Amino acid sequence: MIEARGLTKLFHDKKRGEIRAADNISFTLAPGQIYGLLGANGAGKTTTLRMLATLLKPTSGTATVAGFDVATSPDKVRANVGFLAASTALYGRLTARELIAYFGRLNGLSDPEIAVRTARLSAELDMDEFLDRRIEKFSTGMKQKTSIARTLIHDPAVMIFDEPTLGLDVMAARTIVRFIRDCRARGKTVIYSTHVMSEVEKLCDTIGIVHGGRLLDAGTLADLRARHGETDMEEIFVRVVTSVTALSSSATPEARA
Ligand SMILES: Nc1ncnc2c1ncn2[C@@H]1O[C@H](COP(=O)(O)OP(=O)(O)OP(=O)(O)O)[C@@H](O)[C@H]1O
Repeated sequence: MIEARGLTKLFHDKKRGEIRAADNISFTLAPGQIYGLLGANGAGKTTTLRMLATLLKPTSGTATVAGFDVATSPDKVRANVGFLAASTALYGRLTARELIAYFGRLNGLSDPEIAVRTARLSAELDMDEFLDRRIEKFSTGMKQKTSIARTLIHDPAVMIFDEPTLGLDVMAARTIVRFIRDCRARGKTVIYSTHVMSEVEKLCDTIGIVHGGRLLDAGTLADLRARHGETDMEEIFVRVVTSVTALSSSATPEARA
């Protein structure tokens, strides 16, 4: 359902020079599975997700999402994907229901379809209480739920979420985690980024540890625990990341070049 092969993205920055934001990322994700990209700030998570969602063109490498190539069939990919960006602008003057309906129409849904889907998403995301209120007065959690609902109004097979619980309180984060779990139960393919260790432990079928644009290690929680002889995800993460950092800083300049 998602297959990434050698996905690479280089940026050219005046001050920093060439930046390898994503470096040869490969993985396969089946339907009904949740993949968590775990990484610190600047690790390359957003860049990878944006390439999968067709918002960025890979410098090299390929990916297919829902059976379509991101480079040659971006429209088909977009029709089958819901992408939740880390910060989504919402129109404050609309109510949540109006905003969701607006995106439903953009996706070619009829008004009855929009009504059915909105009712379902609202129930699943605990939005009933504020569905008909204006977004401008919403809390961060209410805004995030609205963003998720508008992202998924067309019921896509693949969901790509960039830090969906960032900045949310425990209750709102729990609702979203439960929602993502329900999506998996309905056979959706979910890939999402986070730096919250406990969340990947609870939620993900596969965890990918990203650092410096590279996918350093990936596997089930059980795989990672066995491989690193450690049960705590935070410890595993730190070990994986520091072993690479130590390697690169101990290498001679020639070896690094
Ligand atoms: N448009 C761009 N131009 C130049 N550099 C960029 C651009 N977008 C991202 N980068 C750089 O690429 C690297 C990876 O960034 P990315 O946003 O993918 O990381 P991230 O893991 O999502 O981090 P965060 O958790 O902070 O969102 C960083 O060094 C970032 O500064």
